[in-house]
Amino acid sequence: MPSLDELLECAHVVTLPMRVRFRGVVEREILLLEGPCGWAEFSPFVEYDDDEAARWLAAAIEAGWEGFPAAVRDWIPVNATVPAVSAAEVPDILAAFDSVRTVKIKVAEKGQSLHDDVSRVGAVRHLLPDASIRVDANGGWNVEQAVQALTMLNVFGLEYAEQPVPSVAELARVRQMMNGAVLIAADESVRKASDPLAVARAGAADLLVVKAAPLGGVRRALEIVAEAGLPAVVSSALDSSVGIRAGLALAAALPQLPFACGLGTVSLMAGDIVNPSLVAVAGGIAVREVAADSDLLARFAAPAQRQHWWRERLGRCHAKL
Ligand SMILES: O=C(O)CCC(=O)C1=CC=C[C@@H](O)[C@@H]1C(=O)O
Ligand SMILES: [Mg+2]
Repeated sequence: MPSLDELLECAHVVTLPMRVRFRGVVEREILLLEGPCGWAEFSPFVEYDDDEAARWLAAAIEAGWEGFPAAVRDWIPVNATVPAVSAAEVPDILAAFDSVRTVKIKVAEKGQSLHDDVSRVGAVRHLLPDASIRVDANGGWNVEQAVQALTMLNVFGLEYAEQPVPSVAELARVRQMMNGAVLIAADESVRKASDPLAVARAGAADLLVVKAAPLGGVRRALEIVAEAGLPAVVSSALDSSVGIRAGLALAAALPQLPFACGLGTVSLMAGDIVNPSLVAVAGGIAVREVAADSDLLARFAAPAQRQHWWRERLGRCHAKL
C-alpha cells in the first residue's frame, strides 16, 4: 500500500465540464494518481461519505500500484447513454456516439413524469429501430409505479430495467410481478449495499450492474460477480478515460460478457485528460493502456480550494484503508 505522502506527491485534481447534465452533475471533479503500474482515478461523487469513498481509493490503488488481472477479451461492446433529457434533445445526445447498437436511457428523474419517460424512450426507438434499449430508474419508482412504467415502456421493447425500485425486497417484488416480461438489473443494490450479494440470494435480479471504483476495484468486482452467479454488465462511474480503463479491465476479465457495457460516458463530457479519449468506435472500445496528458491536466486543473478539498479527502480515505 502506498503511503499518503506517496499518493499526495503524484496527485492531480481536475474539473471536467459535462456536455450535458447527468445525475445532477455539470462538472466532474476527479483526482488522478500516477502510480508505478499506471494512471489511476479517485473520483467518488462529492456527496459520498468517507466510508463509501474509501472503496474508490482502494480501486485507484489497485489500478496504479497493482495493475489489472488478466484479460480474456480485448474489445468491449458499449452502450450509448441518454440522460433524462427531453425527447427533442435525444438526436443530439445520440449523435455523440458512433454506430450505436445498445442504448441506456435514464428514466424516473425527479420532477419529471412517466409521460416524459415514454417520450424519451419513444424518441430513441424512433431513431434506432433495431437497437437494444435498456432503462435505468436509479430506484426512482415504487413497486406499483415500476410495474406500470415498465409495462408501458416495454411497448418499445426493453432489454432490461436497471434498479427500478430502491430496495432488494422491492426489486424481488417487481421481478416477480413482471414475470419475465422485462429483465431486472440491480445497480445501487450492489454497489451501495453493505452486502452486495443480498440481491442474488433473494432472487431479486436477473443480472448485476458492476462498477470497478464503487466496489473497491476490479478484483473485488470479479469476486462479487462470481459469488453472485449472475450475468454482469460493467458500467462507468462517470469517469475520465483513466477510470474507464479500469472498467474495461473488469469487462475484459469477466469469464462471460453477455451484454454491452455502460462505458461510453466520456462521450457525455466536454473534456478529458487522455488524448485520444477512450470512447466507443463502431459500438465498442478496444482495450488499451492510457496515460494522462500533461497539457490536459493543466488545462482542466481544479481551482486551489478544490485541490485542497480533494487532498484532504484523499487523506481521510487513506486512513480508512
Ligand atoms: O451505464 C451507463 O450507461 C452509464 C453510467 C451510469 O449510468 C451511471 C454512472 C454514474 C453514476 C450512476 O448514477 C449511473 C448509474 O446509475 O448507472
Ligand atoms: Mg444505474
